[in-house]
Amino acid sequence: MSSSVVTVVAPVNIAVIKYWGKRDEELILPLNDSVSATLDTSVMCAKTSVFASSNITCNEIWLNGKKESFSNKRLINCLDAIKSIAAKEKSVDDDFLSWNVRVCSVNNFPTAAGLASSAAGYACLVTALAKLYNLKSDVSCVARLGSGSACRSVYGGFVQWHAGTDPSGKDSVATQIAEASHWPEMRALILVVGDKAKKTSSTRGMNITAQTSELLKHRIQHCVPQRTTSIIQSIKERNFPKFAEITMKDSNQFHAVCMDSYPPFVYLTEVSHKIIEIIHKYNDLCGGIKVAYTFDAGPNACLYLLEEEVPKMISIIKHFFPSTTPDNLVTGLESTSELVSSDFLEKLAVTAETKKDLIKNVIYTKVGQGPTEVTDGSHLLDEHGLPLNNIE
Ligand SMILES: Nc1ncnc2c1ncn2[C@@H]1O[C@H](COP(=O)(O)OP(=O)(O)OP(=O)(O)O)[C@@H](O)[C@H]1O
Ligand SMILES: C[C@@](O)(CCOP(=O)(O)OP(=O)(O)O)CC(=O)O
Repeated sequence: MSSSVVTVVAPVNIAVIKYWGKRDEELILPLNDSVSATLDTSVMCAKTSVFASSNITCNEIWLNGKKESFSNKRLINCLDAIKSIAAKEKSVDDDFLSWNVRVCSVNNFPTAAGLASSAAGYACLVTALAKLYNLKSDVSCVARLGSGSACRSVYGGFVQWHAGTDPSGKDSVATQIAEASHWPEMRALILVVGDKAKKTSSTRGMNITAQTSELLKHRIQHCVPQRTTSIIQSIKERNFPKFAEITMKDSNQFHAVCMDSYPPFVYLTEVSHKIIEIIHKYNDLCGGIKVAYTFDAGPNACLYLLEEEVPKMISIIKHFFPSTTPDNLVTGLESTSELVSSDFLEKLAVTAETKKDLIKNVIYTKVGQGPTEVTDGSHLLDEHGLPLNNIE
């Protein structure tokens, strides 16, 4: 006896108020609220197929074309939590609950490189399993068990993850602030500076920070609560300068708490710092905030900006970070004309890099929907639950 294959695509999300530090490592409960925008799955996504059968002898997973061990505790916690909700809701019969599962997932962007692959990956897995087991409940708290930031990828648009206070984690859930269509001009440019796995994982980094940083205590008590309220208001009012200023300040403070940790660790590189310098000078020359940067646990920048600024920003990036293949630098955008005058570029007073390809790729995207089920039959597992397409 077998189920049919269920396939889901899920988005990444990039936080504007950062989650950094846990109050419970096992249940993945954060020390502070966080806020993010969910990005369009037509550009960056995880895709996951799941299948259950009485004929499978143990749970199996293939990730990005390779078989991986299912002994990963976070993976097991997610599957167990889904099964326990299914048992409570009586959404499937006991036989079905006793079957093992096969999972096959791919990300269409680098994994474990600070591009929120775990957020998209676990939101995708949990949504696919919730459909397989016919669940009705909110699953953001299950996605959270895979990776904290994954709970925000369960919703589209602008999302808040409430830290909650209950030790069980029942109030540590994500809710939508506004749908993607609420602010249709909002865009994101992801500047890929490095696509290699990072030295200090988010999980380890936030553990060191939570144990040692004095600045983190100040951040949690005196900065994040006010910033969260203000940024939610800026989203509701579509007030870009306010949204952008809070976003940049919060990114800077997150990287400051990494430096305030003992031992300290850094995610930003010289290229990241140069991007920061360019954005500040650009905003100054424009006479108002037009672009915001934010950096997660890696050197890659996510720029939030309104659609009208995109061609100018891309010209600027191409000017200061020369590429050996400038026509192929940007993914997701047809073409851009050089809209920035040489006079303007000179006034920015930034030295252009001579070394090429310091920015490897620019991903152009926008705010998008939450996870969706794939209905065109493009599954990653066949009808027996075996991986399709040359998977080892
Ligand atoms: N599609 C997926 N399905 C299931 N698990 C995934 C998937 N993609 C990534 N993961 C899990 O997430 C891990 C990577 O998480 P990690 O937090 O190190 O990187 P990241 O999410 O890319 O970066 P960051 O969270 O700092 O933005 C992988 O090793 C894997 O265990
Ligand atoms: C810097 C961040 O991207 C940290 C993300 O951390 P993770 O969600 O990857 O950490 P774990 O809960 O330990 O899996 C900020 C954010 O997304 O809010």
